[in-house]
Amino acid sequence: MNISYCLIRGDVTVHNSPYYKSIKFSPDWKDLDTRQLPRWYDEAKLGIFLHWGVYSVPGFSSEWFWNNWKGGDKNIEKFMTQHYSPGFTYQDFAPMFKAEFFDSSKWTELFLKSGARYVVLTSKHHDGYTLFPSECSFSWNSYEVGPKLDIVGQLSKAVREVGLKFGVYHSLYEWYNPIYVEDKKNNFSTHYYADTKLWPDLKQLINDYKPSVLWSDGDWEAYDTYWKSTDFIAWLYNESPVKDEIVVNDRWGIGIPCKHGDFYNCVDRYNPGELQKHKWENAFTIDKKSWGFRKTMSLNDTMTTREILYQVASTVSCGGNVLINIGPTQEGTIAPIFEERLIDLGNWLKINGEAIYSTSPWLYQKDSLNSDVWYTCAKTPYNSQHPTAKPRVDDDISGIFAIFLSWPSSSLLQLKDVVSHLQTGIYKIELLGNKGVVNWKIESGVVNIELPDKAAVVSEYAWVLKISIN
Ligand SMILES: C[C@@H]1O[C@@H](Oc2ccc([N+](=O)[O-])cc2)[C@@H](O)[C@H](O)[C@@H]1O
Repeated sequence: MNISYCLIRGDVTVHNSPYYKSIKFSPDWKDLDTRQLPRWYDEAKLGIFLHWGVYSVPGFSSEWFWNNWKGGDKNIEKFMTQHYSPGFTYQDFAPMFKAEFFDSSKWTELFLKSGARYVVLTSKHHDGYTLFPSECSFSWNSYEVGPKLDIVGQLSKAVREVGLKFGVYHSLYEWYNPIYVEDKKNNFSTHYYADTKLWPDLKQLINDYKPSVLWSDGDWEAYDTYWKSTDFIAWLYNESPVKDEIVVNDRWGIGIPCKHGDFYNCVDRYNPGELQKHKWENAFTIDKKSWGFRKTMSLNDTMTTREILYQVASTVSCGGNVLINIGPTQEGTIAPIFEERLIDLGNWLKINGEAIYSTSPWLYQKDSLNSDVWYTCAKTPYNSQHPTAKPRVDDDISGIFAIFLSWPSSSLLQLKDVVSHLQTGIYKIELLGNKGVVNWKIESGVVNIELPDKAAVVSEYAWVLKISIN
């Protein structure tokens, strides 16, 4: 019997379809867009984003420190004249980036506790400094200057050892790379930088570290034709050692974001609040003012656990993944406030993860009566013989989840959108983490759900009702 509706969109299907093996993608968006999203990514739902590099040393302003400084930011100028000798350059911060307490297994222990399923590290930000021994970044990489470590190498290994997926952030442009600046001066009619720096770096990253995510950024000054994005992605999908596994985002040149890529980031903190046709990801940073570590960060600048859970619930409900950013310190430690937020999230997921991991958007996203309630549903087993392009709206599902972010007064929760899917005697409703079922009845088109006493409930910040067949 069809108990309800669970949307499974064509673009959120697995990769091992019988058609897949024979496909060679041609280097144009039309063809690249036909690729099916590797299943692991949709199922994972949550990732951790790490912004770490030379900018973590001043730990001031943001990861845009260098550019803001050169752009005449008065606060940075004052900071530099007060605390550093005249002539001190941004490059001079690099030897101070020692990462002396960096312990990849400590980090991965925390990532595991957070409940995230993938980790994305800045392999190179806009300053061009790489966290791996780039063959094209002489004396401007973490192996030669600063930590003297192949950080991408160490972290990728540690992350995989604990069973998580590893991905890299990579900035296409470099603010002050003379070869890039030259191409830019030529209105991008020359490709010196793209040919001699960008492509070799990207190939090295993919071949040596085999990342599962390539999170591209810094695309906005030039068209994809300058970056040769489609050639690169075709190589990734057709020939690279991660061709079945890799997912890429949408920052591949002017006009590309929100249009092409395995998943869309669109703008930072993108959270449209309604179901999207294409897989997307909501990337946000716990320190609301910076992606990189800021020494002046105060508690007020950080997202609360409840705010983070709001992002998780609303995003997953609308078909997105969540990528939560933290900036490690120059010493290689992770600030206890980030640690606490991530552990809170993980503890919440231990109880309520069933409503998040491997779920699908349901027929409704936000309840039309109670806007603090977001729905997800448990997926039907995926049929690899039938990768559908359109939503299937008649699948049997094993559960609908209603995630609510505020506890109702008098412990009576009212929902509207599940009414037509509930039949007395057939359905039960449980509050995840609490034994037994809760009582409910339908009155004038609304379900009234009697929650237990809040003091007796294990979860904090947000709660999940699971609706399933008795
Ligand atoms: C994750 C972030 O990505 C970029 O910032 C952006 C990029 C694109 C948009 N956008 O499209 O709105 C906004 C901020 C970077 O400049 C920033 O430092 C950080 O790494």
